[in-house]
Amino acid sequence: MPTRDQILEALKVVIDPELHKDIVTLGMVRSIDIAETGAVNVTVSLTTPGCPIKGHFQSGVTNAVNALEGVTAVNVGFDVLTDAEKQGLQRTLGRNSGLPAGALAQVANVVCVGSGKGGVGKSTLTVNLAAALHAEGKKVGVLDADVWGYSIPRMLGLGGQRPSVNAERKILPLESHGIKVISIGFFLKEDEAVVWRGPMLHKALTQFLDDVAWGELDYLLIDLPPGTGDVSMTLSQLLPQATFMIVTTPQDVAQKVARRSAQMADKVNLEISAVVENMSGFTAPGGDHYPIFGEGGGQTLADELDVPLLGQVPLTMPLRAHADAGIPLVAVDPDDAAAQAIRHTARGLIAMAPAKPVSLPVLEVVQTGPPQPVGMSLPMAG
Ligand SMILES: Nc1ncnc2c1ncn2[C@@H]1O[C@H](COP(=O)(O)OP(=O)(O)OP(=O)(O)O)[C@@H](O)[C@H]1O
Repeated sequence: MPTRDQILEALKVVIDPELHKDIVTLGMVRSIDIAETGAVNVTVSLTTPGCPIKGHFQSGVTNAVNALEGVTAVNVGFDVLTDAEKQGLQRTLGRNSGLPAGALAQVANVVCVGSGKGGVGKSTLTVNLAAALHAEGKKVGVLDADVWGYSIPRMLGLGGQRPSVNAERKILPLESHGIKVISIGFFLKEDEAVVWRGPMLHKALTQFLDDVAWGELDYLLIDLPPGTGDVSMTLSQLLPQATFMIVTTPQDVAQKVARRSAQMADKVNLEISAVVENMSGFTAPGGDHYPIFGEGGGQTLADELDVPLLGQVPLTMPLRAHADAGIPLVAVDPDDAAAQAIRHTARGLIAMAPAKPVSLPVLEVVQTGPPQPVGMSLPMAG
C-alpha cells in the first residue's frame, strides 16, 4: 500500500496545463485518503467550479495513482479553492513562475506531427508542410521537439545558428523561407549528446512554449520524437488543445507502430486529427510505379482511427536532396510530385481547422516582486 508521501510524489506528474506546474506544487491536492482495501480517494481543488480541464485532472490523477503498487481503486473528487487560497496561489506564482505570459496567445492552431517508427519522414514533412502552409498565405512556426534526432535546423539551412533574445527577454525564433523556427538543436553544440531526463525535458519544452516570442501564427507545427515517450506526454499536458497528425509509411509494420503512437495520444486526451502517408511508392521517369514500401498502410490506419488520410507523399529524389541542402522543396519546386502531395495535405489541414482560433491559455500575471530573468539558462546569442 503506498504512503501519502508516495502518492503526493506520484501526483507531481499531473500538470495544470494553464499554470504549467504540477498540482502538488500548486497546492491543489486538497486531501488524500487511503483505505485498507487499497482504494485511494484524492480531492483536487480547482481554480473555478466549471474548470474546463477537469477531465484532464481526472484522468491524470487516476493514471498516476493507479500505477502505484497496492492501489486497487482511485476515486477523484473536486472542490474549489477559496478566494484566500487563490490569492495565495497567485502570490506564490509571481512573475518568475513559469506562467505563460501570453507567448502562445496569438497561435491559432497547434499541430503535433508524430510517428511510431523513426525515419518515416516526419521532419521532412513537417518542414515542407510548413512551407506549403506559408505558400497558402498562412503564418507558420515550427517547434522542433525531436530532442534526440533534431534535424529541422539542417533541413531549413539554419544549422549552427543561435537565436537572440529581445528587450523583454523573450527568445526570438530564427526564420527561414518565411517560417519561424525554434529547435533544441539551436541550444546545443553540434553533435553534443545530451541525456534528457524527464524534468529537464519538461523545463526546456515549457520554456519553448512560454518564453519564445512566437507572435501571431496560424499554425505552430511541433515535430515530435518518434515513439510514445516523455515529450509527447509533456506536450499533451502543456497543450491539451493541440491536435496530433500521424505520419506513417504504407508498410504494414510501420502502420502497426504508428497505431501505438495513436493509442498513446488517445490516452493523454490529445485529439488525433489526421494521418499522412509518406514514401507512397516511386514513379520512374518512364512512368512505371513501384510500391517500394507496399501499399495501403495509411488508409488502413486512417480508417481505424476514423480520421482523414490527408495525403500520400511519393518518394522523390528532389525531396531528399533539398532537405539535405537545407531548402524546403515545396518552396522552390512546387510541381515536384512529392511537393504537390504535400501542398494537397496542407490544403486539407486548412480545410479542417476550426473557423475561429482556438484560445490557448493566457493568464494575467500578478507581479509581486521586481522583474526577474527567465528561469532556464539556455545559451543564446545577443
Ligand atoms: N518522400 C520522400 N522521398 C524521398 N526521400 C524522403 C522522403 N521522405 C523522407 N525522405 C528522406 O528520408 C530520410 C528520413 O527522413 P526524416 O529525417 O524526415 O525522417 P524522420 O521520421 O523525421 O526521422 P527521425 O525519426 O530520425 O526524426 C531523410 O533523408 C529524408 O530526406
